[in-house]
Amino acid sequence: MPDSAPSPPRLDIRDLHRVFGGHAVVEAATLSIGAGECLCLLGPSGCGKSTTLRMIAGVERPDAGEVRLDGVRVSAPGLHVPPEARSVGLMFQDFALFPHLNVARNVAFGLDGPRPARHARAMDLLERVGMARFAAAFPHELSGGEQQRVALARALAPRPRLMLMDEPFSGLDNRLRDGIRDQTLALLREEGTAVLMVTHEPEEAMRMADRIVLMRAGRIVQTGAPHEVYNRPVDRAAAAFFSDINLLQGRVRNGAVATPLGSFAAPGLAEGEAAEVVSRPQHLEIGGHGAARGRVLRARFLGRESLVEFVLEGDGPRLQAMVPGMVLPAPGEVFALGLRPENCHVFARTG
Ligand SMILES: Nc1ncnc2c1ncn2[C@@H]1O[C@H](COP(=O)(O)OP(=O)(O)OP(=O)(O)O)[C@@H](O)[C@H]1O
Repeated sequence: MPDSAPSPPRLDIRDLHRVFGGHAVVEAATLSIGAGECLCLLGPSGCGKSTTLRMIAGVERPDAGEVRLDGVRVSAPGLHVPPEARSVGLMFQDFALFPHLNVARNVAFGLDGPRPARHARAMDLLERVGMARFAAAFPHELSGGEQQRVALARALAPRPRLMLMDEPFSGLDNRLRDGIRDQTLALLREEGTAVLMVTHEPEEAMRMADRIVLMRAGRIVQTGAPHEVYNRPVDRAAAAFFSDINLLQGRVRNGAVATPLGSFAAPGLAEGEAAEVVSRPQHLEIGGHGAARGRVLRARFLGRESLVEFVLEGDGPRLQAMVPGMVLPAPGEVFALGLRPENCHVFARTG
């Protein structure tokens, strides 16, 4: 192979299918991850994320499709490389350290080679997760966050090509979680490990992922960098998965949908088609030269921000605005409301 030939992706899955009890829980899943890249599989509970991960790990057999690691097939019709031969690290919420082994031995457990080398690798990783001083401790003597850091060191010790993580931080409290997430990501990058992480929390995916793969009802509906998936949702449900949304409805006339907040271009929609204009609460503009007037129904102070609920005058739809925390209008106050076209997404009406 010439030197310039691009190396294959670390992980490449093509058209993976899995059926349980006659019901397809994963359909045509296709994605790839490069070395050092972190990809988050994001979607609501039951959409097939864990099943996808388990097929990649090799603990679940696909009904159809292929899994390749560094270009080598590990799963295909008639081929099943067992999980332990895939060089894949696993981290789950219930990561279960071995209770009868101390921290250093837990981390060294899966390593081959002479004992001093195994111990050195274990200590190096414990150092890097800030847990070296606990090397002789037993798991029950550690807090949840400390155990999670040991679990990370253990998963990374054999230098897996790919790390598969299923909601690995959901057992930790919020403040601890942010720090451990960042530390985990930094360490995975240092090691050049590709990461596939399953989560149902958009904020976690945005924080961790280089790319997000959004799944719904067994299918991948959108893949892209966090800002792309957030700012250019493929449909209303994809938009609504990341935040509350405001919805304005109308029909397409001359290529646009007229709403109380202005007219919005509807490319790709047919003349006369029922359409909906989707936007996020932080993009509803209050005051100024807004096109419509809204009466405050209620306002809730949330700390950094406040959420203000309006009803458009003339018995129009209800709309939400997310505004800086200090702004807290009183119920009954009336404001001009505006919405910029660049902050809106126009789709054919659903449901
Ligand atoms: N071994 C199994 N036998 C039968 N059905 C299963 C099995 N494993 C998963 N399922 C079903 O497949 C669907 C997808 O499950 P999966 O665990 O992949 O979803 P998920 O997106 O990871 O959800 P969660 O976030 O709740 O873990 C669910 O309806 C689940 O009940």
